[in-house]
Amino acid sequence: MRKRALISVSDKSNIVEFAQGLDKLGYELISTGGTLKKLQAAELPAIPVSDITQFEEILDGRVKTLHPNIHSGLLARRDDPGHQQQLAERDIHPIDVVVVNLYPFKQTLEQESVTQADAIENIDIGGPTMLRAAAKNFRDVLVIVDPDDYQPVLEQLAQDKFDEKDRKRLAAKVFRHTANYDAMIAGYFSEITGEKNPETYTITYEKVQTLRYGENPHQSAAFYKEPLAKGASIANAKQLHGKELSYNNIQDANAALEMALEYQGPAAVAVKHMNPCGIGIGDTISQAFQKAYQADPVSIFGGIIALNRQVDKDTANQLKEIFLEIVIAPSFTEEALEILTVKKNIRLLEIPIESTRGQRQKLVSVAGGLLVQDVDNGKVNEQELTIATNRKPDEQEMKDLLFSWKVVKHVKSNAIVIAKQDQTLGIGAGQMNRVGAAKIALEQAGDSAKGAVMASDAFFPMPDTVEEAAQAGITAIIQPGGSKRDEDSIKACNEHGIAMVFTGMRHFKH
Ligand SMILES: NC(=O)c1ncn([C@@H]2O[C@H](COP(=O)(O)O)[C@@H](O)[C@H]2O)c1NC=O
Repeated sequence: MRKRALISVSDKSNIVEFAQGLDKLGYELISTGGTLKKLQAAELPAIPVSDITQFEEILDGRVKTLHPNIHSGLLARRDDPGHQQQLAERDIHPIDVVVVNLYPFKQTLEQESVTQADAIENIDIGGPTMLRAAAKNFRDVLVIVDPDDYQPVLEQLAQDKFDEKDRKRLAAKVFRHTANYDAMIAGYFSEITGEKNPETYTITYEKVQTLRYGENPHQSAAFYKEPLAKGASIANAKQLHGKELSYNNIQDANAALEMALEYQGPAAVAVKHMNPCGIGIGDTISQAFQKAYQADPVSIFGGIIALNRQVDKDTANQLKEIFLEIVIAPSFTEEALEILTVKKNIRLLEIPIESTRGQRQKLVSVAGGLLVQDVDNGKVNEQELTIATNRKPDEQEMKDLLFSWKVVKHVKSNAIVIAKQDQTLGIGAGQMNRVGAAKIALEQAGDSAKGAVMASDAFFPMPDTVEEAAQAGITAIIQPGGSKRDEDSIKACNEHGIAMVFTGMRHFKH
């Protein structure tokens, strides 16, 4: 009996060459509508699937290969006499090779004005059914879903070199492929129905690159992206210059990007180890960067910079003076690129920072599990603040308080930020007690803490932080409020003439 190959592909690139190879190796070719036409046009002796099913394609292609004559040929075990006898009784031939790729569901969703009808019509049913059947029966059926495998598969077939491991590898690829396909469909439907935190969390990611290593050189790592990632996202970055991003670069760049997305006016963010080390806002991007730099000229060394405006010549000239790992911006002028690309090691990333953030949920893995939460999109405006003290913040203090609140949201808890006139002066990050974070931030700010404001990501459990702030000359504080002992902190502020406002919203970042 001649060996059979069933070919049914949506992406028809290189299929003729592959089919020619199979034909040369003696396979009988069976195919569906469009694929058949393409093979026959190349004068290949392919036969329609309907010759096997004795049933023509119906329902606009919704039913073509969904037939027992196909699926028995795919699922029958060659080493099972019962299976073989049942095939023989029904004159069904086994199928040895299956080449299928699926309707372009993802590409359909990527289209600007996709309708629901279009999306649904692009859910492939017959293709995954064949792929799964063939992959289940991998010992007897070779299954190919990726056009990149055509050439190597032909070479191996020609040399008769397929062992069980190779067959399993192709089957594993198929199950990953159909799982990825179904996860995208599940995501689409969950979005339509607006269901949150469903009973199973079926997500899928596609590889961007294998990374040289993870957080440390002995850890292997890779970067994956959401198949439909849109908007401001490190996964959508266009790298204009510099060597490949590392694992830590990607984490830091993501943190810097998230911070830069907070500001409407020109803003510059400098990040080290996922915490901001300096943030500045100004009338121009060059002025904003100057402030971010001056905020902490030591820590910025080797840092990641995110700018929410085009990098111009002035800013590029400042950037080039320091050793930086990455500069992220929505765009770079030609002059800026000329200045910065002289530096071999700097990585320049173009990301549409002016668009909306490319993430709605944050996922964190724990051993044996996954935590899922909404991204912290919490914002407060002046009207939503409660003034807790006798003294109200004046106009400049209020501006500084709102600025520092946007910063502290992105600092690892326990977090304290000291700021004045559109610039951070001291940042205390990731401390095990709040007053410790305050001491670090105030020490960094030094004398410039006089007349500055303080932001705290969570409430003060006791008045010790207020006492530290008062000693350093802080004149206004922003914090969520809500502690049982708020009164103690309010009293301390009143004694020192500090204005304190409550946001009613906490910004823990663990
Ligand atoms: N319904 C079926 O029986 C069926 N069988 C195969 N397909 C798909 O039809 C496509 C190929 O169609 P054509 O050869 O007509 O261009 C492939 O993507 C294949 O996965 C089907 N279509 C969708 O479900």
